[in-house]
Amino acid sequence: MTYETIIVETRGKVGLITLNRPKALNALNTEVMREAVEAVNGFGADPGIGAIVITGSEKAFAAGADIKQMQSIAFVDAYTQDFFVGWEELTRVRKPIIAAVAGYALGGGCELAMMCDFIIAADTARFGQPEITLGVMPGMGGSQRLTRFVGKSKAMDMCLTGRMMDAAEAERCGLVSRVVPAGDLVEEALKAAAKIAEFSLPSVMMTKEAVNRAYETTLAEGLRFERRLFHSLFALDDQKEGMAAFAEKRKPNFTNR
Ligand SMILES: CC(C)=CC(=O)SCCNC(=O)CCNC(=O)[C@H](O)C(C)(C)COP(=O)(O)OP(=O)(O)OC[C@H]1O[C@@H](n2cnc3c(N)ncnc32)[C@H](O)[C@@H]1OP(=O)(O)O
Repeated sequence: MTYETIIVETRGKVGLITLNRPKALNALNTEVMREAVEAVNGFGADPGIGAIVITGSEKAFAAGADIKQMQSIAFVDAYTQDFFVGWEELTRVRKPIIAAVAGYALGGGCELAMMCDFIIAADTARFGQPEITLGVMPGMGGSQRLTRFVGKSKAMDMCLTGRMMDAAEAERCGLVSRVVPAGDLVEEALKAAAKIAEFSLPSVMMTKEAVNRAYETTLAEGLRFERRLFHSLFALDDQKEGMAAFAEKRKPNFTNR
């Protein structure tokens, strides 16, 4: 498969997608959306892949939705075509996706990173929701996901002032899981993804599903949901193998069954 706006590679059991519109700071146009969704779905369906990393360039993960493409869109088209809805497909992929963010992650770029399961940031990363400066507002999930990540006060601050936060602030407020030196970013993200990909795929997928459920339901329902998934893992060979390997002091050989 050849792509115009992204580079798609595999590294062992990890699928790596690199946004590749350097001249436009990886601005997210409809082509990037179509290709990224196709690539992520491809990795989602590939039994040889256990986790996915999405990254950008040193200067920009993505500087937002493509303003030049968006500027002439009419309300009726935005509304009837449900502009941006296509990105939601990413969140339906059941394997873990890590965003590896260096440089700018603004507007749709920040929102794309937040659609992933967690964010590893370079010390150069800068996050922001500057849509307000363009006379609009977040439209790819920023007002909802950022609020869940960082709480109301900081989300209001970011969305209403359009200011950027650096990597240290993003780590402090829980937007990113860790910050690494810029030169190590992709290797660190690939290492994390490779670790996940070594585990039993069904237990990885159920873990992702359970954590995500915490955002959508009550604590009591979420706890019940977690326990049922946990019980179901005892039906797998991998549970027997994982626990036997611990008792026998050896590495487990998971078969994803
Ligand atoms: C509306 C919704 C729902 C979502 C959105 O995401 S709106 C977009 C939000 N993002 C922004 O507002 C950021 C826009 N970009 C910038 O403010 C700056 O580019 C910067 C601060 C990120 C970097 O500034 P710098 O001076 O280093 O670089 P530029 O010369 O400004 O940019 C280089 C090159 O990239 C083009 N570019 C940058 N961002 C976008 C974008 N979001 N859409 C389209 N094109 C973008 C920029 O125009 C320039 O290209 P040209 O040299 O051809 O003009």
